[in-house]
Amino acid sequence: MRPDLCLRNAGRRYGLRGPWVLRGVDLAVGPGRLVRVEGANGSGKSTLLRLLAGIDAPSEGRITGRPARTAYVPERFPPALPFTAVGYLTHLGAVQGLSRAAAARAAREWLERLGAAAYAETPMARLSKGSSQKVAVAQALLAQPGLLVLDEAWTGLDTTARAELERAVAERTAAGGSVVFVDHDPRRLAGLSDATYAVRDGGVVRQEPSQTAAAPGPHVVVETQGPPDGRLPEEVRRTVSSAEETGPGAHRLSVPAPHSDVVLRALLTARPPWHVVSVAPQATAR
Ligand SMILES: Nc1ncnc2c1ncn2[C@@H]1O[C@H](COP(=O)(O)OP(=O)(O)OP(=O)(O)O)[C@@H](O)[C@H]1O
Repeated sequence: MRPDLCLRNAGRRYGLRGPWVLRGVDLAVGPGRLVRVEGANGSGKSTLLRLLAGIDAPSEGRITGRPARTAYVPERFPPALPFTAVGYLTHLGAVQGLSRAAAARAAREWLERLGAAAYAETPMARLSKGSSQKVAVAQALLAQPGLLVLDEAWTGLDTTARAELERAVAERTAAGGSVVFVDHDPRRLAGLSDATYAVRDGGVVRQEPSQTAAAPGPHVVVETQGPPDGRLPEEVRRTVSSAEETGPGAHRLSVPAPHSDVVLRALLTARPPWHVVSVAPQATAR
């Protein structure tokens, strides 16, 4: 099992005598963890994310345990690059260690998943803001990173791509990757984060879990049957809003709709596999 990603007594200031934006920050993010970062405008959220992603280095302190494959979606993505979308993604996939063929395949797959396949051959400079944001997201997901850092990555995406990115986050954590994100919408991935940290006055403070609010939005109900004394797979327990045991090994799960395929896959690939009895939209409004 890989070690936690750790910031130790880390600080960052811009310029030799600039004010400290962050100082004395200790933070650990374990494998498979989903971490939310919040804070007021200008508090230093992006600075913290850039340190975690390795885009920027701390002015003091240390960072250890960063996975070899780390991906980052910045708040602002440089769109005016001399590549087509698929050419750019293939190039980046190769830089991230994929063979050219695998990179090209992954590039097309992610453009398809995000609803941008029609723009694959469009030069990056001609993409709309929303489409170039999809390319920014795709570049981060190409090589199945062990650490995914998302700075307002949902901004500018359409509904389909937003849901797809939520799904990709759930897939990453289910596969043991760590995800750290900032999003202005408090409902983003609500109920799914393992920890929330607030950036305030140059420090980073862990927030207490707030009233264990269930994730908002549409849910599906999954009836599943496992071995009589079976324990639901870890990814399933982490992802569902609620799980009720309805008989020996039988469970009724309430699952946020964007994460239903992750839950179904986890059930079906568990050893021994769980039987999925039924899947239906949850009737009551949440
Ligand atoms: N490259 C830089 N050079 C100089 N100062 C910077 C740089 N990047 C950030 N800062 C300053 O550091 C402080 C924190 O900025 P940062 O972008 O990390 O905050 P933030 O919480 O992400 O803000 P927002 O919510 O507005 O995106 C701000 O005062 C900002 O002006």
